[in-house]
Amino acid sequence: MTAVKPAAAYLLLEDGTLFKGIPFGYRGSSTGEVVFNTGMTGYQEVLTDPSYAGQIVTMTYPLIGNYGVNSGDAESAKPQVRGYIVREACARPSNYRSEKTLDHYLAQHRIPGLAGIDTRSLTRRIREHGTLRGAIINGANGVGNGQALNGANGSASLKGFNNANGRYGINSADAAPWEGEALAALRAGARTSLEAVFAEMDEESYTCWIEYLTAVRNLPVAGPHLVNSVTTPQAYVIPGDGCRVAVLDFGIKENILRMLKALDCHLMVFPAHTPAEEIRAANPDGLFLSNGPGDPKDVAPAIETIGHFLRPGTTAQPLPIFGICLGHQLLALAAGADTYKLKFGHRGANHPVKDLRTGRVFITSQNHGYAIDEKTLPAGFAVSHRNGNDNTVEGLRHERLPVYSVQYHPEAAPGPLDSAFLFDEFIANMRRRVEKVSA
Ligand SMILES: NC(=O)CC[C@H](N)C(=O)O
Repeated sequence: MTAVKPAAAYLLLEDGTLFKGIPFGYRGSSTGEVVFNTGMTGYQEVLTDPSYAGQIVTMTYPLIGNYGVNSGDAESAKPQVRGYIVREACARPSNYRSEKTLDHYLAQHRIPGLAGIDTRSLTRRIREHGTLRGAIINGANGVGNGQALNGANGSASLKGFNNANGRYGINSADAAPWEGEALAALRAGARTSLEAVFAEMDEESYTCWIEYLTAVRNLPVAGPHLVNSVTTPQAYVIPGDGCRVAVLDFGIKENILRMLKALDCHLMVFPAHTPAEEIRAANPDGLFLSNGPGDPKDVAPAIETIGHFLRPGTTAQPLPIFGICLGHQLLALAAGADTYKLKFGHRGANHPVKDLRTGRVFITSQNHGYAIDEKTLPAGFAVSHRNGNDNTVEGLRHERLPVYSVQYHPEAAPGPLDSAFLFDEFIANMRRRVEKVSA
């Protein structure tokens, strides 16, 4: 009897680092910006948060999947990540709510998973070098089946992936010509620089890996396609008896809608690129700006729309505005401020944030890679919150208008609900406006 060789999958980073691990979920290949999340739980909410579109997420907590996957904890209709990396993917979940394993769930939604790699080492690399582009490359069948390593929009093209069909080492279930000494070193250390592997391989394999690396390095990690891929294609209404909220959907998490709904709001949800006139025609009492993926500067039409509601004199009574995460960044851009990319971002469920008015510190849920450059904030706007770890801007407030936003996630999911009262303040602002308008 011949021994069955366990399938292998790889994570290749743009700096040439290669990790070898065990595939789970969908046995395919994909590319994305590799980011880490430090949450101990909440993997299902992380996977389904549309803000992660275009990204391969690695979890620093070593055991993921232990309470399974259920239909109640999703933050959108499907997992949104491009790939998922864990130290150990639990194969036998134990929880009364569990309906399936993480492996099954990711396979069902064609999201490649990679387990068995040293996620601490990967996270340290991201912290040292900043966020890195990467590819999950599936050894067993990802390449051989003609699956491209392309991004969602086919941006990084790679001919080797499509036509190799078993010719190159990692396409085949059999050992590659170079998968001898070089990979023995990889197996032992679980991680190596690609250069060490290059030294051992034949011409064809070398060419193939150079192609992978080139594709990874050329991968665009932002662009308007990200928000376009997760915003609602059409406006819709979630009826309620309370305040009429125009929600600009850049990839909204379900829990924001659930929380506004629980406060009786009548929710009018609009696609990301809805012009101001259309929103105004719906006669809202307030404007909510959602979270979402990518670089806020790529959502130009929304910046224009939000700016319209910020300019004085455009409405009898200024419209209360509340923004979360991407919504917070878009509000700042609309006000004339600038944003920049953080080295490796904030993603997790225990980020300390200080409210500068009270000095009180809240533990917050976060998921962002960009931040507001406070030097560029125009007159009228003040920084309301700061991150306890790196002092970056975590909240903005207008000095006169009922307009505020936070970089973190008061809706949690996953994470603590310490800041849920920010929704109540939005409701109070809208009620005050309704009274003034009807007076
Ligand atoms: N959660 C979000 O809305 C993220 C906002 C933005 N995409 C960022 O990474 O900074």
